[in-house]
Amino acid sequence: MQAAVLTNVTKLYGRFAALKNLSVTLEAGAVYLVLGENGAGKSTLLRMLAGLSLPTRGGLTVLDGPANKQQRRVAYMSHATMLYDELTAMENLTYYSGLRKGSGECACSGSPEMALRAVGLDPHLNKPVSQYSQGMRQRVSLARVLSADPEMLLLDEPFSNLDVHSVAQMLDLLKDFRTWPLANGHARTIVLTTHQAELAMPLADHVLRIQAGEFVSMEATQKQ
Ligand SMILES: Nc1ncnc2c1ncn2[C@@H]1O[C@H](COP(=O)(O)OP(=O)(O)OP(=O)(O)O)[C@@H](O)[C@H]1O
Repeated sequence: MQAAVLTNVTKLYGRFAALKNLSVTLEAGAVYLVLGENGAGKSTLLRMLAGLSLPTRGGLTVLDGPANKQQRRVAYMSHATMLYDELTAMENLTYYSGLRKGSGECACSGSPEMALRAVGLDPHLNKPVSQYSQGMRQRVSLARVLSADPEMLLLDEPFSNLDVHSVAQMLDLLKDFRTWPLANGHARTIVLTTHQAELAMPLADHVLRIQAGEFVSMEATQKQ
């Protein structure tokens, strides 16, 4: 099964092409590291896979369907942590999990409490996230996407603001995440971007390089 298929995808912002005729296939169950310089189009690609932005031209399927219809199977962690400052970590996660349940489409096996413990945070910490350090907010944000129990996890710069020890913990957690069984029996896919490629390399199965919106290469990492 394919996690995503892009066929000649172009994304225009006005007359500016953030992605140009990009054709790539992402296999289900693999970890893809997307590399490219600032402005290469990495976030644009992730936002499309998340169904938050549509291609201007070209074909895109995610988990064998239209990207904007797969949002309950896909979780996206952007640069911005997307947390409500005045709520605690647990309240934030409970709120988001309520939104998913409200849609009647929740397939989550992870609870907010389990997700917070998994990222090394105390679910009972009675402090609004505005008082958390940037690194802690990043963990809450990761817990938020993990508790959605996604088949495809999209992480945009997940290591920014984390110290080396926290990065190692996050990598271990993502390695575990790959093995968590899904109710539909499918394998989980991770797509992540980072400017710290050396940190993510041990987790990655494939490296996709893009430059100025164009495909450069797709290579399997050494461990394959
Ligand atoms: N909403 C938008 N409107 C106009 N231009 C945009 C918009 N979003 C992105 N761009 C432009 O598209 C290009 C690709 O942006 P994108 O954020 O995808 O790059 P990136 O590879 O993620 O960069 P970075 O590593 O700096 O985050 C950039 O030149 C950016 O300025």
